[in-house]
Amino acid sequence: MTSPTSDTTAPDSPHRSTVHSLVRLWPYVRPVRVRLAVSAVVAVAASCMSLFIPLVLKWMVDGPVQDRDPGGVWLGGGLVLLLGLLEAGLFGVRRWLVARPLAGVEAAMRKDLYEHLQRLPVDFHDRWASGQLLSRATMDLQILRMFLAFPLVFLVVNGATILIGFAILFTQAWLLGLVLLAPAVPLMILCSYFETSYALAARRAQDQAGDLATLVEESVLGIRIIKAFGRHRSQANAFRRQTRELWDTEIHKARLLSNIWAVIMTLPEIAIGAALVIGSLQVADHKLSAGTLVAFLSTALALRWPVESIGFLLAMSNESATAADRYFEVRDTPVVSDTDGTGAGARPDGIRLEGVRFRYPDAPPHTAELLRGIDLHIRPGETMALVGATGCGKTSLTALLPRLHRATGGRITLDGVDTAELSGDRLRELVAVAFEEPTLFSASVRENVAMGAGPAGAGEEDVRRALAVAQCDFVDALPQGLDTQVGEQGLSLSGGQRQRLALARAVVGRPQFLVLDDPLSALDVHTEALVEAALREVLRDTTALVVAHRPSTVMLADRVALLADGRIAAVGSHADLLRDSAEYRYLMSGGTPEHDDDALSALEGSDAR
Ligand SMILES: Nc1ncnc2c1ncn2[C@@H]1O[C@H](COP(=O)(O)OP(=O)(O)OP(=O)(O)O)[C@@H](O)[C@H]1O
Repeated sequence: MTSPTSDTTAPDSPHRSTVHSLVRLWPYVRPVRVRLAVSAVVAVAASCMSLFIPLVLKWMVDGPVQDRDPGGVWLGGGLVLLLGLLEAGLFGVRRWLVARPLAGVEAAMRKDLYEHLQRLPVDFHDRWASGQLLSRATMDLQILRMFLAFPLVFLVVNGATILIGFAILFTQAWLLGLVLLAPAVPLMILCSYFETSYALAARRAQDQAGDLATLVEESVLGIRIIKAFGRHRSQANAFRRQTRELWDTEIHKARLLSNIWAVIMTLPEIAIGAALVIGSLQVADHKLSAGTLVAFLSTALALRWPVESIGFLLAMSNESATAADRYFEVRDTPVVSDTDGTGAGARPDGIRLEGVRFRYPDAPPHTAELLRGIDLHIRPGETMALVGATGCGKTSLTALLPRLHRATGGRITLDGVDTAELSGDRLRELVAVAFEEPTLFSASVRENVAMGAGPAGAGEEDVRRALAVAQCDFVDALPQGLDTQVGEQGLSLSGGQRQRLALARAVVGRPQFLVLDDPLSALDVHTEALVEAALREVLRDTTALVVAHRPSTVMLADRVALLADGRIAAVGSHADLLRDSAEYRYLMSGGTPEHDDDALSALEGSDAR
C-alpha cells in the first residue's frame, strides 16, 4: 500500500497559521466551553494567589519586621501559607473541571474520524498507509486533548498573570517596571521565528512517527514472510533507519526548544538583575522603601514561571496545530455522496455492463485505461465465469459491481437499475462478495458469517445453512463451535478454512447478485468439488459473476467471459471458448500455447465431467 508520506502530507506553506489550524477544533470545544472558561478563571485566580504573596511580604518587611513585632510576623507567615494552600486547591479544582469533558472531546473526535474512514472510498485506503491513519486516530488526538487541557488554558492564564503582575509592578515602581519590560520586544521577534521553524519540525516528526507505525504494523502482520525469507535483518535496518530519522527530527526540535528556552530564561534574568541594581541604588537614595523593593523583586520572580513557560506552551501549541492539520486532512477528504435510490421498479434483467471504462485514480499518468469499454450481460439466475490473464483487470471489474470503485465511464445495471443510482445500503443488500484473500475479523465464527447478512441480520439457521454450503464442517470441531473467536486475535485457521468462512459470509444473506473472486483457490480438489456442488444449489437462484483461474471453477458457470486488453474478447460456454479462442485454451491449459491441441483434448475431457 502506498501512502502519503512525510513529503506529500507536509503543509503546502510553512507559514500556515497555528491559530487558524486550532480554531477548527471549535465545534468540538463548543459543548465544553463553559467548563473550559471556568477552569481558566479558576487558574487565573490560583495564579493571582502567588502574586499576592509579595504584597504580604512588603507589608511584613515595612511593618512587623521593621517594628520587631513577632505577632505580625506570625500573622504574615500564616497568610502566606493560606495563599499557598488556596493556590494548590484551586489548581486541583481546575484539573477536576476539565479532565472528564476533554476525554469526551477526544472520544468524539475519534468517533467522527472512524466513521469518516469507514465512509471513505476504497481508493483513499489504497493511497493511505494504515500507520498514518492509526497515528492520527491515536497520537494526534492525544496531543489535541493535552492542548485543550494545558497549553490553551495556560496561554490565557499566564498571559493574564503577566498582565496583572506587570500592573502590580508598575504601580510599585514604574521605572523598574520599564526595565523588566525591555526584553519583551526582542522576545516576541524571536518567538515568531521559532514558531515557524518549530511548526515544520513538528510536522515532520508527526509524519515520521506515522510512517514508523506503518512499518511496525507491516512487520507484525507479515512476520511469517519475514521469518520465512530471513528478512528480519533488512526489516530491522529499515526500522533503525526510520527511528534514526525520527530521532534526528526530535533532536532538532529539542535544539530549537532549548535555544528559545535559553533566551526566554536569560533575558528576564538579566532584566531582574538590572532592576535589582537600580532598585538598590534607589533604596540607598531613600527614593524607594526596602519593602517595596522586596515586593517588586518577589513579584518579578513570581512572574518568571508564566514568562518562561511561554516557550514550551508555544511549542505544544504548534504541535497541536500540526496534529489538528493532520486530523482534518483525513476529515476533509470528501466522501462520495450516497444516493437514496432503492432500486424500486426493477425488472428481472440480471447484471448488465454497458461500455464500462475504468482507470485507478492513482494509476501513472498517460497509461491506458484498465477497462476500455466492457459490454457484458449476465442473465437473471445465470452464473458467468470471468477468465483472463493475470493482471488484466478481473478483480478490478468485480470491484465495480458492489461500487468498491466507481466506473469512470459507462454504466452497470442490476435488474435494470443503474448501480450509480442505488444507495450504498441497498447495493450491499443486493450484492454479496467473497475475495480470494479472505479477511476475518476478531470476532466469533457466528459473527463473522452473520456480517454478510446486512441490517436484517441472520439467525442460527441461516448461519448453519451458509456454513453447510461452504462446507465449513470444521466449525463443529472448533473449541467453542460457532462461538470460537477467529481473526487476528482469535484462533488461526488455514487458508482454505478462511476462504470457506468468507464464502459462507457471502451467501448467508441469500443475495440476489453474487460476486466471487476466485473463492476456491485455496481448497483441495476434493473439498472444492463438495463446495462447488453445494454452491451450484445457491447459484440457482442467484445471478453471479465468478472470477476463475482453473477449469474446475469454470465448471460452476453457465457461460464464460474472456477478458483481454480491457474488453470482453469472447463470451460462450466453456466448450465454445475452448474451440474458438486460442487465448482461452492457453489460459485453461496452464500456459503452454504451443501445445494447444493436447491441452484442448485434455480440457474437453474435463468439460465432460
Ligand atoms: N489500487 C490500485 N491502484 C492502482 N493500480 C491498481 C490497483 N489495484 C490494482 N491495480 C493494477 O490494475 C491491474 C489489474 O489488477 P487486477 O487485480 O484487477 O487484475 P486481475 O486480473 O484480477 O489479476 P489476478 O488474476 O492476478 O488476480 C494491475 O496491473 C494492477 O497493478
